[in-house]
Formats: sequence, C-alpha cells, structure tokens
Amino acid sequence: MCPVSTQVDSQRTYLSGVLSVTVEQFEQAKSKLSTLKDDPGNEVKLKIYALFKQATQGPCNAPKPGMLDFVNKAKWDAWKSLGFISQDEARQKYCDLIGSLVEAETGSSAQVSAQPAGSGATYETLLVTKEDDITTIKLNRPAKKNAITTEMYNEIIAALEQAATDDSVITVVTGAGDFYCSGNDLTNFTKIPENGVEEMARRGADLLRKYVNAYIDFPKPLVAVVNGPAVGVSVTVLGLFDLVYATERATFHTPFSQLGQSAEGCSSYTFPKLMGAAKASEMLLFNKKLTAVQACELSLVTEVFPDSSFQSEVWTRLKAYAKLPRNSLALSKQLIRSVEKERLHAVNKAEVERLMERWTSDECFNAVMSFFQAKAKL
Ligand SMILES: CCC/C=C/C(=O)SCCNC(=O)CCNC(=O)[C@H](O)C(C)(C)COP(=O)([O-])OP(=O)([O-])OC[C@H]1O[C@@H](n2cnc3c(N)ncnc32)[C@H](O)[C@@H]1OP(=O)([O-])[O-]
Repeated sequence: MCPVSTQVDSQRTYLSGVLSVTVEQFEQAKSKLSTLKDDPGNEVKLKIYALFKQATQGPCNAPKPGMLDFVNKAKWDAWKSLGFISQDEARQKYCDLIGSLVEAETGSSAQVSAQPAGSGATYETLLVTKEDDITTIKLNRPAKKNAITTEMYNEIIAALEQAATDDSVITVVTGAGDFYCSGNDLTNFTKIPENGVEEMARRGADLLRKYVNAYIDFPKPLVAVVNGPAVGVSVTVLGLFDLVYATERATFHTPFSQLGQSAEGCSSYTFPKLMGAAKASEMLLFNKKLTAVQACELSLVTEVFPDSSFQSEVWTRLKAYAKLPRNSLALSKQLIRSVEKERLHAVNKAEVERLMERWTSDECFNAVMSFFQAKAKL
C-alpha cells in the first residue's frame, strides 16, 4: 500500500467510483522514488516508467521504436501494455508501487513481500482461478503469444506453489488466445544488468532452475491443456506433467540449436525416455516441429481433440477427474514421480549450467540478434 496515500485519507477523492490519489500525493510519491537506496531491477523500473507516462500523458500514442532500439522498445512496450487504463488508475498504481518499494526498504512489509502470491493474489501475466476443485493457471500475454518474461517465470512459480497447497484436486496450465506459449521471451536477453552478460546469465539460470524445480516437485496431478502451438521451454517441461491434452491445431517444437542454446526443462532426460533417443534428437537437436498427432504418437501428448470441441471435451473430463478422492490421486502421483525426483533435479542442474554458458556465447547472441533483425525488416 502507498504510505503517501494512506497518510492523507481525507485528501483522497472518488472519481467515477474509483478511489483516486490527489496530485499532491502523486508528487510526493515521485519524490520518494529518488530516495530509494536499492535498485528495484529493470522489470520494476519499466513498470514505474510506464505508470508515470500513463498517469501524466494517458495511453501510449508514441510511434513504436525499431526492434534494435532495445531500451526504448522495452519502455514503449511497457507503456503500451497498460492499454487504456485511466490516468487516475495509473496514478493510484504508481503510488502503490512506490509505496510498496519504500516499505520494503524500511522493512515494514518485508514479510508480505516474501510471501508467495496466493489465492486472491493478483498476477500481471497470469489468470489464476479455482473452480470445481481445479486450479487453472492461464498464461495471459496473448498479444505476445504468451512468451514467458522474467516476471511470468516468477509468477508461475508462485502460482504453482500456491496451487500445491490450496484445496484443489487438479492443477491445469493453459494459454490465453490462439497460442499455448511461444517459449522464453527473447527480450529477456536484452535486459542486461549493469554487471554485464555473465550476471544476466547467472540470474537467468537461477530462475530457470527454480522454475523447472516447481514442476518436478509439484505434488498433485498436473495437466497441460495445450490450446495452440507450443514452443521451447513450454514444450520441454511437458515431460513433467501427468497429462497433456492438446487441440489438433497445436504444434510442438524446441528451436534450441537455432537459438544457439541447449535443451532444458529436463527434456534431455524425459524426451529420450518418452520417445526414444532418435526421435528426441530430431526435436532437441534438429528443431523438428511435431503436429499434435505426432506428439501423441511419441507419448509427449496424452490425447488429441478436435479443435471445435477441445475445450468442452477436456473440461468435462477434468471436472469428472477432479471428483475422485484427492489424497488417493496426490499420493499415487507422488509414487509414480518420486522414483525419478532426485535424477530430475540433477538433470535440471546440469542443463541449467550448460545454458548459462550458452547464454554468454556468440552463437546465442547472434541468433537472438537475427530474430530481432528479421522482425525489424518486417
Ligand atoms: C529459458 C530457457 C531457454 C529457452 C527456451 C526457449 O523457450 S527457446 C524458444 C524461444 N521462442 C522462440 O524462439 C519463438 C520466437 N517467436 C516466433 O518464432 C514467432 O513469434 C511465433 C512462431 C511464436 C509466432 O509467430 P506469429 O507470426 O504467429 O506471430 P508474431 O511473430 O507476429 O508474434 C506476435 C508478437 O509476439 C512476439 N513474440 C512471439 N514470441 C516471442 C518470444 N518468444 N519472445 C518475444 N516476443 C515474442 C512477437 O515479437 C510479436 O510482437 P510484436 O511484433 O507484436 O511486438
């Protein structure tokens, strides 16, 4: 909560039914920003920038910077992502954000910020719901084909931690829009911290290890409802799900070599085990894209459904499954997976170490540049 706004409740005004901060409170928040001692990190700085622009100028109307103008493109994207929220709401969010940063530094809300996001928690990149004993984690950046930003990795980890302990029976991961997920957001590679690419690689590796661990350790039945094409890390972790239901429109590919990278998500172990070494190599080394039916034939997918009836058939089935005795389901899942857990953690660790080296390589740098250059020419 914003300390600035809570100090002077009487100065708050109601506009269109929305609690709003005064101009004075907004100015106070602005000056508090310069007193912060800790760098809040690029993601948060971008959010502050975007909220400030929205609060002072309204929705983004600036021309889109070129793809190679990384910094200005990231700022523009952040501002644009606020859509048409009102200047009032942006002022309120700006104050709340700066208030929470100030409070975190002074220690008064340290406990709150250390807690995983829970039911009732708001996520920026996910829609998390609980209904019919099913917790659904929906990746929610459809305009970017649900590419996974650093923030989204953290939010998925938090949502899985929460789902692991809530009273739902089954947990589902799915995507908003026409894609399931386009994998790692390639702009993650353009957010280089002050201490350089090595530091970016170290942080990325740490986050990826935690992310994959969240799937390895997940204690209840975990189901992927693959509503469209899936790419990269969203495909590799499928080997850690208990069921994978796919629309016939879905495709599956892992363009690691093309990106100068290497396999992750425990796929260097789960894929050969599921489909045999030769088929796994075609995917993981040579970027072979599978149709949903081919993925099902190779045991990566449990069952394929016609696109027109996909949602209704899958959800009818999942709702029935969620009525089964919860402890029996969870304990059976744990029996199936526990034999492999130690090995999977070791595989995850080894894959992440390899990737950390890859992310500082010329091969990876050149591949990511090619992606953005190709876009810039469009
Ligand atoms: C961490 C572990 C190691 C890595 C593991 C991996 O996941 S490796 C795998 C890594 N993944 C890849 O290599 C996939 C790279 N992406 C693609 O190949 C294609 O975008 C596509 C086939 C996913 C969709 O093609 P389409 O013609 O249907 O749609 P479109 O292209 O017009 O996209 C719409 C908007 O979304 C944007 N966007 C989409 N994906 C990403 C992304 N990953 N990143 C950032 N942005 C992305 C795209 O730029 C565009 O934004 P704009 O211009 O509106 O600001």
